[in-house]
Amino acid sequence: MRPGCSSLSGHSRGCQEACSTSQPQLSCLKLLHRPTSRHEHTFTAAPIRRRRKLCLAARLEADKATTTSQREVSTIPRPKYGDTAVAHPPQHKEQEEILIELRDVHKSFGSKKILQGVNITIRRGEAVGIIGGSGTGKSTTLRLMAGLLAPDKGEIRIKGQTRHGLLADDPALAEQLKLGMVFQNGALFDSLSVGENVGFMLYEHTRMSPPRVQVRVAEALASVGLSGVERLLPSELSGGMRKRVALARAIVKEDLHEDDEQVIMYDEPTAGLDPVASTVVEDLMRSMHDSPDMYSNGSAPSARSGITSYIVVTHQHSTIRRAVDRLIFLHEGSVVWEGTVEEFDTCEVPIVRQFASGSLDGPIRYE
Ligand SMILES: Nc1ncnc2c1ncn2[C@@H]1O[C@H](COP(=O)(O)OP(=O)(O)OP(=O)(O)O)[C@@H](O)[C@H]1O
Repeated sequence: MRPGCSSLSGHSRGCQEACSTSQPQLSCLKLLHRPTSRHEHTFTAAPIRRRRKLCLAARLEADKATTTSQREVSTIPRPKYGDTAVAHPPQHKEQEEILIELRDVHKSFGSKKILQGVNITIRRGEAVGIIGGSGTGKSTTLRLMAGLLAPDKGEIRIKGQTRHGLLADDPALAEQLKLGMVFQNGALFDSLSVGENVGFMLYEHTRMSPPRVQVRVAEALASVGLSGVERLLPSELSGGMRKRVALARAIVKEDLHEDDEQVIMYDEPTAGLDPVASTVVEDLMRSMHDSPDMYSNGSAPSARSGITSYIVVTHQHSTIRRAVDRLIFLHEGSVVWEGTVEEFDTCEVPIVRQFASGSLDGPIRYE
């Protein structure tokens, strides 16, 4: 965990950007969704909660010293699939259907221009895939959407309102649309148990009682088919199970209100998994989104996922087929193609054909 990124000290603007660009962590993104006042409340919670926080903080410090694994963050979204109108929204959809919009977004790292005028629209109910060659800025685009990075130029609009800077710079706007992210590698806090990993944000940044958090954690784990593993350490799980724990961490939350909406962003959620484990994760992504009641044990309505839309960066064809409806193709800093998965299979655009076939001949070049 980076200095200054501790939940006890809160997140500075610089911290968020640094965390998001190097070692994304569980605490970062979710914290962005909490108004400052709530953080302050957290720190005045009952002594038993403080003891638990201190215990977690100490263990995380030890974790920082002993692990180099990436941290993962959780958060976000809810709409319906299998509905053609939702899956392929017509051009004339009302403006209020737009949840996230990137307008002429530019982003450079030093002298390296990564994004040079990206325009993307994410609508309510969509499952969108971002594809493209390695290093074209897909993850960067995801982090810009999530508010973990700020654009150099251009505009990011959330439900029609411009977000200035990072997500944490605009807590009121952050409350309008919850954003969650699952980073690559399913990075978990190695020194914490599975239950503590999944419940981390609720323990650290809400006033929920520990027993209530445990209920939420159990529900989230049940929703990804991992009931009863709370006491295990991440090191005792397989890679696929760790990915599913990361998903559970992304979706665990406080009680939702009826009109709460969330958007979850997945960065390479099936990378490194065998085909069957990939299918499990892809179907989970889909079902958590499709189902108004997230938890498989059919618990109370307050436990529904609230996932409105999701965006997934992937190279995996299985993920494209099973978990995505619309694709966005990034190349050399901008969107060069958009279409449905069906169109992806049939269109003759050379760059799309090259990506689909894996051919060495075409516009995508590697030095
Ligand atoms: N924080 C950063 N500082 C400097 N360069 C960065 C940073 N983040 C990303 N980059 C660079 O920006 C470019 C795009 O990175 P990004 O991770 O967005 O690409 P990608 O399309 O997701 O790649 P891949 O498919 O290989 O994961 C890369 O050249 C990367 O080195």
